[in-house]
Amino acid sequence: MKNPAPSARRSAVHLLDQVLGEGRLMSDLISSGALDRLSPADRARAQRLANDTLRGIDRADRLLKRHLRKPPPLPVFNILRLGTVELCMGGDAHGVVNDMVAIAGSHPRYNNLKGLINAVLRKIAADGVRSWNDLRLPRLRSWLRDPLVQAWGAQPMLEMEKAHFAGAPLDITPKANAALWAEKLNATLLPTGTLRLADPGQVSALPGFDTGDWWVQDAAAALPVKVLNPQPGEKILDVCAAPGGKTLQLAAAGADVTALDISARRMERVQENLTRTGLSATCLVGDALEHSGGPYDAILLDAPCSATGTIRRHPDLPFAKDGSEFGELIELQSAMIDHALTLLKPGGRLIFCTCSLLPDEGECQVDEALARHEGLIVDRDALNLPGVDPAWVTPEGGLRLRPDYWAEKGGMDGFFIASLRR
Ligand SMILES: C[S@@+](CC[C@H](N)C(=O)[O-])C[C@H]1O[C@@H](n2cnc3c(N)ncnc32)[C@H](O)[C@@H]1O
Repeated sequence: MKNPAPSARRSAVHLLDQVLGEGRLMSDLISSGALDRLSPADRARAQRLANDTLRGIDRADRLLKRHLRKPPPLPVFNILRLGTVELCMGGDAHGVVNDMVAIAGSHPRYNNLKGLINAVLRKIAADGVRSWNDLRLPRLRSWLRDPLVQAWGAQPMLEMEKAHFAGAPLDITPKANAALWAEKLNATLLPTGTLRLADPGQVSALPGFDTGDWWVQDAAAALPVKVLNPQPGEKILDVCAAPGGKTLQLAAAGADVTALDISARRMERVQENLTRTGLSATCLVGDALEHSGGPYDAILLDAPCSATGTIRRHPDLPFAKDGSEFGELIELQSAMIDHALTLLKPGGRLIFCTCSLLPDEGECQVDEALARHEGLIVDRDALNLPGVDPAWVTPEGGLRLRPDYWAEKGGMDGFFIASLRR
């Protein structure tokens, strides 16, 4: 059979099949070309549909259960889930149901289930939509929820789940002139200097993208470089640099930046971003544990981690992962801290950060590094920044950020940041 033409909905279902069926991460699927046959606008729509479905899957499954005697095969279930979420978020019933039936109809193994899809989605359109908002707030899977409840408590967990379900606005770091770009983009200027757009549309079509006047970066992700406080001419190593949001901040401050990452493919993204923004850094591909350059005035270690702080933006993560690789990541983070400390000038500063909600990848790493390295200190003053709430500073002297912080402003990614000096 000839392959059916790609569409945003069809591609979104295909993304769901691979995330939920094969444990693939959406970012990996997209960077290996999953949406390349779509126009930029459809690419953005497919991604949005898949993300909305993953955020609402808990509710969709509860609604669908009322109309299904047993769970259908995964590709059919995903068609129903996407259709349900679209209907319940205000999608046009006629268009959604017809498209979902057509997607099943072109599936070689499941085209005999077109009637089921038609009947179930019509019932959802008729009476499911009203109950959507009364359904329980979607919860994280227990492999991740349990340790987070243990770390932060049951009520904060619910607040974080509320933030995950709400998704994330578009945050932008301007190269300079934040107030001017806030006006041009009709954005809110957040207290920490990030610009926030609630409903941006296609990012590459916004003013200032082509001219490289700003880059996309969550408000929390912009803080590690502010904590580092780069000075013009300082020799700074950005040790896990790709895709480069923090490299751009360091370079924009006039520092002499070396950006290093183990992935050649991801390092290409750093180079592309530098070119687009007209900034410069020395780009190296290599293992952070083997780097022997320096000594450096400062090092930014944005270590590989569970990325559990980014679930607002990446709702696929709890479905694609199961936590089994976290132990290895935690060991790698400690080894990276130890090696980075050998590359610093005396009195130099090491900013350790992870986009994780797990204390093992944040607070505990700092405690353990202090125990391993005599003379190492935590610089609390570095956290004294505009817009940073002193209540976010931890007993260890790090900065703990969570998705439920700034809830009224649209939240922020989960992060842990600490400034270490020796
Ligand atoms: C959290 S991401 C960095 C995000 C980046 N700092 C930014 O702001 O755009 C972690 C990065 O660490 C890189 N990485 C993983 N293991 C590494 C290693 N042993 N040496 C250097 N980089 C590594 C990954 O390729 C990934 O790009």
